[in-house]
Amino acid sequence: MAQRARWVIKIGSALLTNDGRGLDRDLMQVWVDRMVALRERGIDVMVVSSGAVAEGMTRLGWARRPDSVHQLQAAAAVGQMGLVQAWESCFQKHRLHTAQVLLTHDDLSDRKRYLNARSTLLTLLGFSVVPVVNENDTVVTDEIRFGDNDTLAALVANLVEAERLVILTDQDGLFDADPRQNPAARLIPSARASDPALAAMAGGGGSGLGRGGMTTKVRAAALAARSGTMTTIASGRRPEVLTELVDGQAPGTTLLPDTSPMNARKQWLAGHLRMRGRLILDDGAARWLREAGSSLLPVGVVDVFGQFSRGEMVACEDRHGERVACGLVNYDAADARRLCGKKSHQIADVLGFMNEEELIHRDNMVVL
Ligand SMILES: Nc1ncnc2c1ncn2[C@@H]1O[C@H](COP(=O)(O)OP(=O)(O)O)[C@@H](O)[C@H]1O
Ligand SMILES: N[C@@H](CCC(=O)OP(=O)(O)O)C(=O)O
Repeated sequence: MAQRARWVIKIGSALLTNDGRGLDRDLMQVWVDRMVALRERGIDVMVVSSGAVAEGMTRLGWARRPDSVHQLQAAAAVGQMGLVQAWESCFQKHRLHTAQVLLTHDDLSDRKRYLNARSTLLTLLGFSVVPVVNENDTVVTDEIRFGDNDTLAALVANLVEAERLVILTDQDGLFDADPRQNPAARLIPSARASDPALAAMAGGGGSGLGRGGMTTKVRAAALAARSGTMTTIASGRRPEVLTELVDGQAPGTTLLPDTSPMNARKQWLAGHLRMRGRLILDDGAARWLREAGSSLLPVGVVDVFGQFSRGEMVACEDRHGERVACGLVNYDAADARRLCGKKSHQIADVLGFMNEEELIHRDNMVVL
């Protein structure tokens, strides 16, 4: 079966909450209808939804965004309820479920939690569920002050190697100056995400409800480019924006990566030189890895050396000590030892739990 493409779609606060007047459910339904159409065309979608603070303020009857971090966190906790209810009921019209995923930047910088988040998101997509991601505002402080869902969306795009990150906002895209300040500003149709000139154009803050402005969007595009993801910044008020994108048109601003998603991943893995352990493969597994680039299953492993944790880099060697591949391992050294030679369906019986059926997934592996 052909692998489905993945798009991460980030929607900002001002857009989602009708400039702070409450969730714009009609517009949300328009996006959801278009997202469902993308799914039918072979693209899995993940939503990164801001708006918890803005919606919480509306529910609590606050006219002005508070400065106190704890009040912001309280507003976010109240507003998050409205956000997920609204997304769920829009997708329900298409008989699709959503899942609330609250992440912090720390979750994605810790290798083990990174793999856990990745597995959960991919498992949800496998069940045709649409993840709705937001920052876990209750436990973070800096992010809520600076508002950084653009960065979070880029990290999610890295996590699942998304083909595309779509940042929907209240402007038509990135202009060469802030169009709120300068009506003569011109739209930038496309650029390299790595172009240093973009930061200067993006200067200035956000709309007042959203926090990041264009600066965090441009930074997010550069971050997303690390996994080969292309970013589009476009207006969410353009009802057909997602359809136009999938049809190959280019509304808004397209920020291009320098490399493809798969190459980017392999480069990233190849840069991790510190091997924490070695897995010795039987002849069949060594051949499958070399010839087909397959995932490594426990049944093909005859011995395990070294001390490593889940998510660390290990080398795969054949029986003659020749290195075949390296990759991020799904089980720690003690568990990997217990799994040697076992079939994947036996993993839960042997360990009492199962993370993944592979010891190393092919997406997390470089064949040498
Ligand atoms: N060069 C620029 N091009 C477009 N918008 C800009 C630019 N510089 C600053 N902005 C401002 O960024 C705002 C969008 O950012 P923000 O309010 O954080 O949106 P969101 O809530 O969608 O993340 C726009 O309303 C605009 O005023
Ligand atoms: N987690 C916060 C995100 C704030 C934020 O980044 O806003 P935005 O700049 O509109 O994407 C919220 O839901 O309110």
